[in-house]
Amino acid sequence: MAKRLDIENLNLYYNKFHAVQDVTLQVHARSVTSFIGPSGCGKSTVLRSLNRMHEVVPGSRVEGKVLLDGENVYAPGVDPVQVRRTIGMVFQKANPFPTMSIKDNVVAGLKLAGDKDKKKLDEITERALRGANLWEEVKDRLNKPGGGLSGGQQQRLCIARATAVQPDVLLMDEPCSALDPISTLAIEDLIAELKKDYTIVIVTHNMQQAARVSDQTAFFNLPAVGEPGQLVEIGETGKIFSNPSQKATEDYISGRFG
Ligand SMILES: Nc1ncnc2c1ncn2[C@@H]1O[C@H](COP(=O)(O)OP(=O)(O)OP(=O)(O)O)[C@@H](O)[C@H]1O
Repeated sequence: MAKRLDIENLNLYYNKFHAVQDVTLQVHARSVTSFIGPSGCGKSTVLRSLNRMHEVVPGSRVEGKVLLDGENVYAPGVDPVQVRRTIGMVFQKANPFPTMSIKDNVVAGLKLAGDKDKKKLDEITERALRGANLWEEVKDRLNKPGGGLSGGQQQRLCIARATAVQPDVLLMDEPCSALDPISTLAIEDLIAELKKDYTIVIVTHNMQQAARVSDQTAFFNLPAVGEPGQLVEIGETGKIFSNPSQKATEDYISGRFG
């Protein structure tokens, strides 16, 4: 269940390109942390490094530590597949398996891990879909393809798929950017409910969204073109938006750049 993350001196590279420099921050258990900042400052790169997705890019490199309740996910011998199961991810564009049924989408991760118990899979399907506020809308068509749902429903299906394996942390990379305002609000409401059980980190371009959903906000910036992105400051969301410590944060949230 929900665990804390301690990110220590994280440096991230794509081949020789130093994308993110020396990030140290804490993500509290059962809370929502937003990453905000201008395009290219490394928000998604940091997010993907938290569950070892950064290293799937050929030539990429990670220095530093990501501690999940004190255990470094980059320690020798740690299985990245297990890390990704423990730290789940929801992407910008809903990506259900389009021809697979709604139910099979939800339990895809469990089936992949060899789970075959139909009763258990049915129970998990219902629990995950209820948890994603989707059950009532799909309970009569669980065997229909996931690709037949609306964009907002597909994103909630992806959240159900991510939670079905009971991760400790949920990473969300701009989960609402492809959605209409009503679907966006549905996801935001869902995030507020999910944080009772999960530790959530969300990348968002929408500052109102960061202000609405998150407990703490981290502002990243690029000191200059070609230089690595840096964490400028992290703090309680109300403070970051009303009284940030750094001028760059104030300039960004007041719309002076970015
Ligand atoms: N697969 C990749 N290969 C090489 N460079 C990459 C790759 N992905 C990202 N980058 C570079 O790393 C830097 C950080 O990118 P990243 O996508 O993390 O930024 P971001 O803050 O999430 O941006 P945005 O808000 O536009 O999504 C950018 O300079 C980007 O061009």
